[in-house]
Amino acid sequence: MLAELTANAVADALARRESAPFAVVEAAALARPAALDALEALRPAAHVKVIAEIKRSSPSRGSLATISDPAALARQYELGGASAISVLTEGRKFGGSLADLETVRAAVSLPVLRKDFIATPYQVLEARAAGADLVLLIVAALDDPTLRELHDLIVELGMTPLIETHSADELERAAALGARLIGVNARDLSTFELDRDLFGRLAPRFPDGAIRVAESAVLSAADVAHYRSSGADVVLVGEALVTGGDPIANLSAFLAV
Ligand SMILES: O=P(O)(O)OC[C@@H](O)[C@@H](O)c1c[nH]c2ccccc12
Repeated sequence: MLAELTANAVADALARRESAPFAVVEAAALARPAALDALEALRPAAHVKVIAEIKRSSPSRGSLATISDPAALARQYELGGASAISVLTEGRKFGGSLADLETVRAAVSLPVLRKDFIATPYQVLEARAAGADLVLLIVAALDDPTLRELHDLIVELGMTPLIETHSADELERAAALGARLIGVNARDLSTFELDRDLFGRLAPRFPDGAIRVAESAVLSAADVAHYRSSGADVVLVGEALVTGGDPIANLSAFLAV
């Protein structure tokens, strides 16, 4: 499934390239004001930090929420105390778009993450052109030379890579990049199975100084507490915030952990 999601995302980017050629998107990327400092925003603190996600649907959970006004939701996340906002830009299975990212960028002053299946430099340029400050790279979807190339391009453009892992081996590959911001996704993107304890098992293996992000499967404040006590500096929350009623109240409960 991960290979298919990635192949589709690359095909969709190739189609966009017909009307927005590489050089045009590159120029737009370079014309953007400097990216926000996400490492500063997500720096480990006495309290857990939250990356709040704008997510309409997913292949594993189906349709979650309509979200007709992503800017309004992003503003609520900001008011509720999120430290960064993740915007799913994958269209086929997650119902997102680069337009969502651009809208959210204009609505808040928090760092914004492009959450997608990135496998080409063009997609990284698109992210910056739309105003992204962070870009997700999924280790399981990329070979080492591609991972290195995309990581370095993200850094060169002044953005922060969030390197997603799902095993000790992938964590080592992330460490070898010199990654400063590393996530562990509780969900296996090939089988969609959840392992809520994976983060806790991998946390001791993070490289020194890296910010530790626990991704997925936070449904309650108790789940946040579980990740926090296993060593998470940051939790990335989607479903619970888009389906759980008042996002501001939910965020406050998560941040009170
Ligand atoms: O909705 P959840 O279980 O809170 O998960 C959010 C986020 O971790 C999840 O959307 C995610 C993590 N890594 C990804 C990679 C691609 C797409 C989606 C994801």
